[in-house]
Amino acid sequence: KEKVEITKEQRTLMKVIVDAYSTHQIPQDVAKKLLQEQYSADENFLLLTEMATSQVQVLVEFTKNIPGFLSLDREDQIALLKGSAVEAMFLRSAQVFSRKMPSGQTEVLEERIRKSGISEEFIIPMFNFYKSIVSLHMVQEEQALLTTITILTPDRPYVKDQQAVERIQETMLELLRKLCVLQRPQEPQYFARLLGRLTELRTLSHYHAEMLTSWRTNDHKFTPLLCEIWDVQ
Ligand SMILES: COc1ccc(-c2nc3ccccc3n2[C@H](C(=O)NC2CCCCC2)C2CCCCC2)c(OC)c1
Repeated sequence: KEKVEITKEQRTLMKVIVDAYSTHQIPQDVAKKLLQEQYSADENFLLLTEMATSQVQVLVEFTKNIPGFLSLDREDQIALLKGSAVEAMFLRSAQVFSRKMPSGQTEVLEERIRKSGISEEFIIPMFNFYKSIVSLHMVQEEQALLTTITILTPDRPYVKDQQAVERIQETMLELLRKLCVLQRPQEPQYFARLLGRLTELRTLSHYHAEMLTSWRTNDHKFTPLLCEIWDVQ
């Protein structure tokens, strides 16, 4: 039986990442807003672009706290952020969706999202992903590390020094692996299941631009930051 233990430096690394992840949350909780009232497809599109814009800003702040990230080549830092922003946004949405809510509220939220203005064909893959995240019942350490591992994906477009990114990602993967073994001794495959979600996440993110352009609204307006980060307009 493998004797797994977290080293002192791994504990420090984890604290830095979890603190940064919980500090850099979305200011205005979108779930609360959506549960308050029903919005039109136009209002929902505006809400999405506002939430996504602030989430990108939050993502940049969070990434600056990942030990080693700021010592990467500057252009590679940008390439990693640009390459992971959509996946990080869907991961965050899934985590918002999987939050414990008073009974019945999750169904209301699900209904509001289904009727939000997003075109039918994307509802199934999106909720399949959300439900697969819900079923993992991740703790916040796992959520923070999974987002960190997503950001530190070496094979994003335009990354020059992939080895440097791989080295930091491997540190995070090893920490997450140990956490999973300690957290779920009865589920030896849990770590592999977590990483499997990142594959689903990448597939969902391929639909992203189409999900936006097919939104039932007359005016698909994006902020300058979103035009930078998303492949739209
Ligand atoms: C590109 O297409 C879509 C479709 C749906 C979503 C989505 N899934 C959600 C699950 C739980 C709660 C909110 C959710 N959202 C939108 C939103 O505001 N997402 C935020 C983005 C930044 C990080 C926090 C969540 C809602 C959907 C309902 C209409 C208003 C926007 C989405 O979030 C990427 C993207």
